[in-house]
Amino acid sequence: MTKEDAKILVLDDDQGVLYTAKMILKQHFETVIIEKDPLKLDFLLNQHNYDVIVLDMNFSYGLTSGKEGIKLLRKILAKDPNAHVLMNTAYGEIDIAVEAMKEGAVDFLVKPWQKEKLLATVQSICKLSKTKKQVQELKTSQKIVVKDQQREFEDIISVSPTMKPIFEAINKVAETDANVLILGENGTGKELIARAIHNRSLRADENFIKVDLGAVSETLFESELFGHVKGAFTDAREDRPGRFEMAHGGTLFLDEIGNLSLAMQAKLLTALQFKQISRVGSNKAINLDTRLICATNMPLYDMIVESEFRQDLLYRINTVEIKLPPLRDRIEDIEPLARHFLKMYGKKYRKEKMRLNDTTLNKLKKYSWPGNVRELQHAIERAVIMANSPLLAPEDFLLIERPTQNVIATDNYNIEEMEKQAIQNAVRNAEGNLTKAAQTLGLGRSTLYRKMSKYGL
Ligand SMILES: Nc1ncnc2c1ncn2[C@@H]1O[C@H](COP(=O)(O)OP(=O)(O)OP(=O)(O)O)[C@@H](O)[C@H]1O
Repeated sequence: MTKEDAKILVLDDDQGVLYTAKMILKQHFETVIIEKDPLKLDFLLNQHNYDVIVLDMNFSYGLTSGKEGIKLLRKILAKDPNAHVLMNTAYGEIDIAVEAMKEGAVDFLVKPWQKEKLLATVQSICKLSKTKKQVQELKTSQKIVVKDQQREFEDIISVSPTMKPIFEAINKVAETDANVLILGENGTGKELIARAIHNRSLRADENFIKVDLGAVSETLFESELFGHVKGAFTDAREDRPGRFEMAHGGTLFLDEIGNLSLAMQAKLLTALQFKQISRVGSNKAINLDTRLICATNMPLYDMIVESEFRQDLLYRINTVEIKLPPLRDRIEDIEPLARHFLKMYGKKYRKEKMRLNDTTLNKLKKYSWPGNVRELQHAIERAVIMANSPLLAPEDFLLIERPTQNVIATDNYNIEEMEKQAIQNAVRNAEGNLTKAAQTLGLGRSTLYRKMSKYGL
């Protein structure tokens, strides 16, 4: 008979009760721990996350008030409000048992119990405990998925012939389960392409889960990707699925894969090789069924030569490789993209009549867009907000080519000139994202606007 993967704790001062309970329960459950001494409770709670705790009402000899049981129950629930406690009461203690239920116990048994009754009650509480855990995990996944779906915009705009092979590749690869690596500078649309592949795939009805590996620290990497069980480390207050599990049946998008340290690369490679993971703190293997799409703006092939990226990991992730050209190499896309963003932000800011004339479009086409489509998007958003007339003029666009040097001249002591240069540098470094630039400068967004218009930027 296969045993249920569950941990049961029985706390009772009657050695006979403990032995009988153990004998019955151990035939059905993987782990059954019995304890006579209530002082060991803290230690036991720190050791495991129990599915069911069977707790006696009275411990000191002769005491039948049930107060000790209630005190211990409170202690358990203070530590884990989701704990499932089954009270073990003697005949005649029903009132106390009812009080325990009010305090948060899930059920009670009256001693002496029948073997079948004990087993059936523990089994049904165990089932309840597991269902609740699953619901909790689903809620966590759902929160992340919903956050992921709340995006402004999903269409891919392009008329450039350089993008044609990319659309062909998307269509060919979408229906397969092949791992895809998307290369390209920041803001070229790598995530958009990853979503397009997922949406056209057989997994479209399942989750698309994104992980920004550039933002995941070395210490959190495993728990973020593989999940953890309660108690695996200090902050692990409950069982949590990792992103791999959340993407089960769907697609996992690992952004900024070039930012992974060699140690993290090794852990990821092991998971991909064995198509299995286990949550931190558990050695139970979980099979993976996820389609993997990775992206980076880093030169992975150069990094292999420099021993900064593992070749074997590259071969696992790049079954199909898609290279997105920078916006400056597809000038034909600038106009349709600009019009698209104009429509989008015109609607958002209730300025639907906004237009672009040829002189303005020419300025946009001549600029090199180091921040690519994202920079164009922010430039249009800013222009829509700031423009005084519905016809956007070239002056409505703050486009500063990247200078050869990026430092404030040290021989310039004019405070206003220094401020102007600091603003220019911050806006450039933030690739036109004014919220980010304002944060870097330590200014509010509206103060930044005021200063920019003062300096004619
Ligand atoms: N061809 C396109 N059509 C419409 N919008 C686009 C296009 N390409 C990119 N965008 C928009 O530009 C922004 C940046 O795109 P995305 O986040 O996909 O780029 P990325 O290459 O993943 O950036 P990063 O490397 O910084 O993560 C997004 O708002 C996206 O919707």
